[in-house]
Amino acid sequence: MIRRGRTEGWLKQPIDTLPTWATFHGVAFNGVKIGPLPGFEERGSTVIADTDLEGGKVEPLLVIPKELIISRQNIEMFARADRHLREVLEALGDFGRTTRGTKDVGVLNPLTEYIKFLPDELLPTFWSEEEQELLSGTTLRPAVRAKLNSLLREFETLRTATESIGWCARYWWDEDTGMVTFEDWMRVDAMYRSRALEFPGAGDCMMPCVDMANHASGEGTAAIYETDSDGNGLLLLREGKKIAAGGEITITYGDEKGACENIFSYGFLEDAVTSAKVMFLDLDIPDDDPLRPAKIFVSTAAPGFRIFEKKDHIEWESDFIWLVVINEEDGLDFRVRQTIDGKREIQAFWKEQELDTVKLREHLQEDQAWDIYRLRAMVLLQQRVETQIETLQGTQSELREASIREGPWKLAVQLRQLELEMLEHTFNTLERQKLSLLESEAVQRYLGMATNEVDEEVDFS
Ligand SMILES: C[S@@+](CC[C@H](N)C(=O)[O-])C[C@H]1O[C@@H](n2cnc3c(N)ncnc32)[C@H](O)[C@@H]1O
Repeated sequence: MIRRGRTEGWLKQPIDTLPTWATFHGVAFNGVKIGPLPGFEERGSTVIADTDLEGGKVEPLLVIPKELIISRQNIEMFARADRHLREVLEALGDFGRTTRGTKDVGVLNPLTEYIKFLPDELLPTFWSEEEQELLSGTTLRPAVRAKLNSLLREFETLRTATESIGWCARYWWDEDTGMVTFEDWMRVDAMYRSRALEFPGAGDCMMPCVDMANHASGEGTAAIYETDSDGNGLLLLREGKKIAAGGEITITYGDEKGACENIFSYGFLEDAVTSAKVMFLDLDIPDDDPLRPAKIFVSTAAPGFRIFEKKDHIEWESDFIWLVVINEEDGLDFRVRQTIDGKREIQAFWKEQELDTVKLREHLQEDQAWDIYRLRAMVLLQQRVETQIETLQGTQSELREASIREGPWKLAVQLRQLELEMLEHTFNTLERQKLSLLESEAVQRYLGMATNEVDEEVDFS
């Protein structure tokens, strides 16, 4: 439907007509305009200073009436006056009670007009199979796959929940008269993902006009966004920040976000980016671990680990890995028990005490073998990092095929390089930490005991 609307023109408006929409709906512009920045047109529209501005000496640059903000609260309010929206929300149950779940429900209000100004972002969910292949070995590849799967599931939820509502069946799902397709769901997801901002007190929101601001990190960020005491949205120039007429008013989409997340959610990397910053790598429990099925059953943590930069060094964190590195000899046990309603459940025990796996790290930290568990974790992480390096190196394409667009190609090349550098850095960091742990008394004692008893090299994995 969206593609058709764009092609036929009924779901498209040129950005230079945005001021008319904005004035009509009470948006205040103070010293700024919206449009493409000369020389940077490929970044779409942005907020531009119309006159010389200095933070602290100017009014809020944009004031957005609270009724125009797409927040969970406002959607519930719209639904009170809109039977169709209410029917859909009720049919969707919990899913309809999120900002995300209700974003594409069409009701005639100012926002159905605003959507016409939004560009179609080339996020990786829209890259071709061949373009997505370029991401092999990067952390973005599984993220995009998982996203496409969850979008499919969401779309099915939306369809099954609403196909018995007469007007939905007719206008959305009917083979002849229905217009909604999975591609539409992908497109609204991309709009939401690339434009939603988190507002203190209001949660994730889409805020018309403020969402036209492009991103710049660090000192480059020109403005901040917030809500006033009445709930209206504000774009404010940072205190002391000077922007000359014609200059860009940027905000930050989150300086802490890594390269993978930036491409995933916004489809670009800042020119000055020099590091992948944050990476999440999956981790499996080895097949030869006899407790593997029980561990998978009880674990509530994401199966992997995060590596991230902190100042000039690399750190890692994982709630999952601790369950992977301990076994029965250490004191881990599982028992099956029956619940009140007759169901069977597996309960984990650590040294005879019931174990809440979320707290496992705390228990291990108090254990005299803590250094040994840490060493095992590091060995495992290092192996996983090494495999990732090999996959990245083994899947590098040298030449851009004609069918691959320049944007995805450039981003994939950049991401591969940044992630490779970060992985190599991580590998070396883990090597140093491993060597220093080997010196620890607990490890020395364990190694001594192990070599005496079994007279063979200890396998920490
Ligand atoms: C919240 S929207 C900003 C407004 C958008 N440019 C438009 O035309 O509607 C976010 C999108 O703007 C673009 N963008 C924002 N900051 C950028 C930057 N520093 N470099 C390149 N593209 C940027 C990306 O396409 C991103 O997905």
